[in-house]
Amino acid sequence: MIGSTYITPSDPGSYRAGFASVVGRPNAGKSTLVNALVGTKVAITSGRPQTTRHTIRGIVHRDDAQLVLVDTPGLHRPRTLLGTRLNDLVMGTLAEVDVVAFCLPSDQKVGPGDEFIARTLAETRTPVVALATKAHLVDSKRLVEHLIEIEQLGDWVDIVPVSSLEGYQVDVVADVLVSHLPVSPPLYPEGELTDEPEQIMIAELVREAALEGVRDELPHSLAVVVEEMGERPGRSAAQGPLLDIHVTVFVERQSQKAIVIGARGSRLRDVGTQARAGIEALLGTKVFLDLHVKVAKDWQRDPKQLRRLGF
Ligand SMILES: Nc1nc2c(ncn2[C@@H]2O[C@H](COP(=O)(O)OP(=O)(O)OP(=O)(O)O)[C@@H](O)[C@H]2O)c(=O)[nH]1
Repeated sequence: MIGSTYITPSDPGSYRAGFASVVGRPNAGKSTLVNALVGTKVAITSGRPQTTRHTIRGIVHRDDAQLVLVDTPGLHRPRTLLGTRLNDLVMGTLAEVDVVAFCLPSDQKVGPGDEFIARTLAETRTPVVALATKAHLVDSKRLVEHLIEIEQLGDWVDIVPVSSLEGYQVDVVADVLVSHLPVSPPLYPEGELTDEPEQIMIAELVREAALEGVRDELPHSLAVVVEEMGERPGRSAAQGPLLDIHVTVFVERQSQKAIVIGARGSRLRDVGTQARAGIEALLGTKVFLDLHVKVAKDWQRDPKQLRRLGF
């Protein structure tokens, strides 16, 4: 965990703390928003749908509030078994949070996917703030149209246009979300960015590196498991500690294994180098990363494999 000091609220009577869940169809800009709010990279983002498979929390620390963000996988109509599990995860999350942020990308018309989510949200009592995300990608005429479409889609406590990448109105989104949190002392120590187990963060870093440049070939069929992790014994003080991490990258087909490994292992080496740099930055220690690629046929449809992969 990063940091360990609880802040003393300047005015304990008005300090707010609680949970917000970020939902929206795949590619709606959820992870990018979470990263912008937290100010550091905690969830993986990509131009391909459904890369966020785990519920990742980022924590926004302010003088007057603490906002714990739950980044959810793309909520969508279940197609595979994995989809069903993801939707259960989303519904469980929605019932537990204080406020929901519903992302609707401005560069796309409100469609059946958004309507499906809006119907789901209507079943919860949790207040929902609708966000017109990626506002900078469209002109003001289209943005107004989009805001009207959003207004007509459901019953929102607020509607806010935002551009997470361009830094437009990110603070307004934080203010609005905080206004729906209960008065409460801080829930987490200051400086703690995420309460995800380190292993999940490590798996995400490897997954992100493995997808780099080949997302089109491997959009959905990659899962990463940290098999074992431990400090290497017998290191001298001058050498400093070294963390051994053994990771398996699961793909669905032999052809995908070849893509991940590359010619004579060249791609896998690059994946290892990139992921290791991220992990060392995350943990602040030297890392030896041992990567293996295995084929787990059709893991997305197999309940036993899904459990093993942590779903
Ligand atoms: N220009 C611009 N692009 C954005 C903005 N927000 C998101 N994007 C881009 O939109 C794409 C999808 O964003 P993500 O944050 O990965 O979307 P997501 O909703 O988390 O996607 P899933 O994990 O697939 O559900 C990425 O290529 C982002 O860079 C924004 O505010 N401005």
